[in-house]
Amino acid sequence: MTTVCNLGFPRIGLRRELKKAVEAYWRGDSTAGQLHDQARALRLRHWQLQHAAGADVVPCNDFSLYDHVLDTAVLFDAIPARYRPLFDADPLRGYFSMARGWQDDGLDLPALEMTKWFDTNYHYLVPELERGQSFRLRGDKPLAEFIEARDAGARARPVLLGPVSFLLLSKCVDGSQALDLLPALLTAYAQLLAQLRDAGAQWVQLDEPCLVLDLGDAERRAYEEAYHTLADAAGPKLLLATYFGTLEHNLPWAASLPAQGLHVDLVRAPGQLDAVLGALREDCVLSLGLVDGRNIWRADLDRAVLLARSAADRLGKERLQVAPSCSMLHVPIDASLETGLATELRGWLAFAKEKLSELRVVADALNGLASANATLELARERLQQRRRSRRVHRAEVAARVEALTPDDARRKSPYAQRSALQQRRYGLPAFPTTTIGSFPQTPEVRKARAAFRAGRLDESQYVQFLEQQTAHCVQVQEQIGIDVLVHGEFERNDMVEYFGEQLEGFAFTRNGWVQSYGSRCVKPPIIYGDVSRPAPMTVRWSTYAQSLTQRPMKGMLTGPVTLLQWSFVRDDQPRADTCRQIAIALRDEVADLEAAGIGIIQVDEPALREGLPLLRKDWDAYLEWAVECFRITTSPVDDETQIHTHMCYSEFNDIIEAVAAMDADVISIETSRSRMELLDAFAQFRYPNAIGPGIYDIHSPRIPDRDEMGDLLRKATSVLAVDQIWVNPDCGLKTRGWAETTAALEAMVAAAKELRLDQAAA
Ligand SMILES: Nc1nc2c(c(=O)[nH]1)N[C@@H](CNc1ccc(C(=O)N[C@@H](CCC(=O)N[C@@H](CCC(=O)N[C@@H](CCC(=O)O)C(=O)O)C(=O)O)C(=O)O)cc1)CN2
Ligand code: MET
Ligand SMILES: [Zn+2]
Repeated sequence: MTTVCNLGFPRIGLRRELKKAVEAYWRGDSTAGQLHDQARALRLRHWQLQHAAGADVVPCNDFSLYDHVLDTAVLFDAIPARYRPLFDADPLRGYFSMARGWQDDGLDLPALEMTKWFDTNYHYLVPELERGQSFRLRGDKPLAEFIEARDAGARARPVLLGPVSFLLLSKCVDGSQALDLLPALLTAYAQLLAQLRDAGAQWVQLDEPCLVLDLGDAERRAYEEAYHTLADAAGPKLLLATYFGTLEHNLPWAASLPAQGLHVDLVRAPGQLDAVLGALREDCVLSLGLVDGRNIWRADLDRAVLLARSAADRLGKERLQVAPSCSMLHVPIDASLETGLATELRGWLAFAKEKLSELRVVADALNGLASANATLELARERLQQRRRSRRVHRAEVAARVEALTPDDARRKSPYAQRSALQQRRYGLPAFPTTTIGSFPQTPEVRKARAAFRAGRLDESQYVQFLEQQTAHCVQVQEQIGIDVLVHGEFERNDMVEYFGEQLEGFAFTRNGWVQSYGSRCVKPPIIYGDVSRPAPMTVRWSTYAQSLTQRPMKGMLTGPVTLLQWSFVRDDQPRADTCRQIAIALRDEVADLEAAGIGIIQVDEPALREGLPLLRKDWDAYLEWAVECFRITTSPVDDETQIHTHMCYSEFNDIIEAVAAMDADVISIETSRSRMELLDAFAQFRYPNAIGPGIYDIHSPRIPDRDEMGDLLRKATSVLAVDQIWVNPDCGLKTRGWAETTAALEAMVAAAKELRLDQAAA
């Protein structure tokens, strides 16, 4: 019998129950005991839901109060010394302080660095390791959650981040090599596996997504050492889970690692199946990732059954499991509740619950159950309907893409000429200050929007409320003395969803929440068809804000690559084609902003780096169209119009040429948590245009002071030319409160002024 085994379930909850529980605890409105009770209730509900939807085996320990990589670090006691006193006083406080920083009781601890989980919009905390690091088991989270599931009658398989991926995703603060720590770490893993076995776990899923990356000899040796050691540990059977790409380039060795099971992603990389079957160890179980754990479209079930049958022919049904391509952390829970969507469109969607039902059908078909046929037939019809739908294809959009010329992706003059004209127009001081766009999205703002949506506030009341917020924001910025202002983005629920709501070809959901980091969630819009812009989207708010001040008001758009990357994208045409359509829609918006007198326009591309393919050989092709799309959006303007862009969490070293090719007049980047490390790339490459290295970490409630930010700026002057440098936070301020925001921005402006004085004196 082939079984349906899930790899991971969204933990935030259908209505973001976990977010609300965690935030209530942070605010002091609930106790640790209450938080743990709420978390337990959510886990139970999710196990029941998964079994009811058709899963034979459900994952456990896929749950986390903040992040599963942080959980792994804490589990193996990889806790940097600075947090230890907090852990000793209260483990939960210690845990959250690693995630969010801690400022109290005379302590002032920055949080761990946060970065993108592979090419997803999920962020994990980067464990900090050091030479000679010791590991030991701390707490019993995986064991406790397994016992909890077992006692609740769930058939659960514990999930752990595998030891090699854990080390490769960590950073060594002293320049030592993380993989040197493998033997010590394996001892702790082996101990944990023994405990799980004693508790009755038959299988453990070890996630090793790094196995799909370009790997060198050292990594390969680490994998071999790790899995030989763990195989000898006499623990439960090991399912080695790979996902987000193909194993082909790491074959045959990757498929012959001594585990009793291997999971492969056949959505991203269906072509690997033959090679994997050829390299698989005898008796090794194969888990087939057949439905997309990263996107929301119903699967082509005929194709899935065909793939599964071809594997069954070689291995036999007993040696097969069917699964999503990866953990379903990246998709929402229940599409059937999205009654606000057109019925036809809703019929095309599968969220986590529906994906498990799809897998049930595939397994049933494979196991010869006749009942599967009717469901397969229904799936076939829906797919055909989607392929032919008039909702999807629009000739006028295709015609505009066709008509693009190379000139459409080029500014009129080179940067040097433009920047002189822009400087003449605006006369900004050295170290000009600005912010990244959003200001605090307070509960008041969110409540007003919720009231508007529910009809309790009419449009004119809502608009009036937003105008007040915007006016207040402009006034605060003037008082603080910021040079280039923003309107604050109060009208936006999210930088992607807001545009998705206004563009044709996009749909948006009511409860399609996906965890982004910690308690923060997003509702990615769904791009189902050809994209166009029926009307201006931001001009009203930018011109209103500009009318309130003499200082320049920066227009604010989300860029084409980011809209693409942070949406659920249609899977029936290349991503590049969809991206060009979005770029054209935004280009019209840029032209309208300029025509309305907005002379500085920021086009955010925080997701440009994250969209980079995982294998180097695919980078150039991606970067070419991604950069081209940014340029299509930003190139209709005159030389005097200053184009800004913004990126956060990006490793720039390897893509700096592409970043330069975007040719934005000013780029702001996230640098504060990494203490300006990122600037090295810009310095080495002699990046020509202006740069605002973030000097205020906005992901933490901690308030940096003037000297700290001044130091970071001085560090920047040691690698960049003074007239290149802008002064700004790491990212938008939407997650912060007003008090911290004003205090930090005042200190930021003070730091800039101090540097101006230093400069004048030098
Ligand atoms: N799409 C996307 N990806 C991204 C980012 C981003 O900004 N957007 N930034 C980075 C990650 N950073 C992030 C930072 C903040 C949030 C964030 O604050 N998310 C909000 C939701 C934003 C939103 O959609 N808000 C809606 C709904 C707000 C809400 O909760 N409303 C209440 C009602 C109001 C109330 O009573 O408080 C409800 O529905 O229950 C709105 O403002 O309208 C949250 O977790 O809460 C997300 C990601 C990288 N990836
Ligand atoms: C994740 S990048 C955010 C950019 C956006 N303009 C903001 O300030 O929120
Ligand atoms: Zn940002």
